[in-house]
Amino acid sequence: QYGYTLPGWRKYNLTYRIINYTPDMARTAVDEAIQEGLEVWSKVTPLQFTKISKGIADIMIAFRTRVHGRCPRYFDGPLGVLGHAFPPGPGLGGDTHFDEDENWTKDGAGFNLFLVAAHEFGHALGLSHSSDQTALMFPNYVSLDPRKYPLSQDDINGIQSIYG
Ligand SMILES: O=C1CC=C(NS(=O)(=O)c2ccc(-c3ccccc3)cc2)CC1=O
Ligand SMILES: [Ca+2]
Ligand SMILES: [Zn+2]
Repeated sequence: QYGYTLPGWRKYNLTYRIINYTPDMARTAVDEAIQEGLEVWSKVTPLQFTKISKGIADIMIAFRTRVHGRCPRYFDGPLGVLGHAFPPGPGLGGDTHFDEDENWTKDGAGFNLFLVAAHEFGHALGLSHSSDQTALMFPNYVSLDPRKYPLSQDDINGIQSIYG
């Protein structure tokens, strides 16, 4: 290594922790949506995700509103921005926040947590936005059928260029 920084994580086994839960959904439904959102990416890379329930995880997940904690990005109330995630790195790197002012669901109503989570985790793994409108990393929320395979070839090319 010549000290250059890879755009992604330097390890394949990442930990995640769900700090708090949205009241919009059952806890088990939140756990499932998050786990599936991560599986979308681990299915096409050597990445493994391990859920921990205390301490500091690589990917700290929380539902927050407006100005929150020491996070440099803020939420904007209902609609607008739905979530944000920080690119790989120490501390805030990889952390993913969802805007609690949205109506989070596991089906087609409100905003589908699994879909938004899969998109945000793309950022947490080092991906930026895609111009391919069928891509999960497309900048605008499209309520894809969450059970269809949400990754487009563009997403797969992107993630495999980092962790392939
Ligand atoms: O870095 C940013 C800045 C703004 C964002 N806008 S968003 O939170 O409203 C958002 C937009 C699209 C998606 C999405 C796109 C494709 C499929 C599923 C979700 C998720 C969140 C999302 C984001 O990750
Ligand atoms: Ca919002
Ligand atoms: Zn935040």
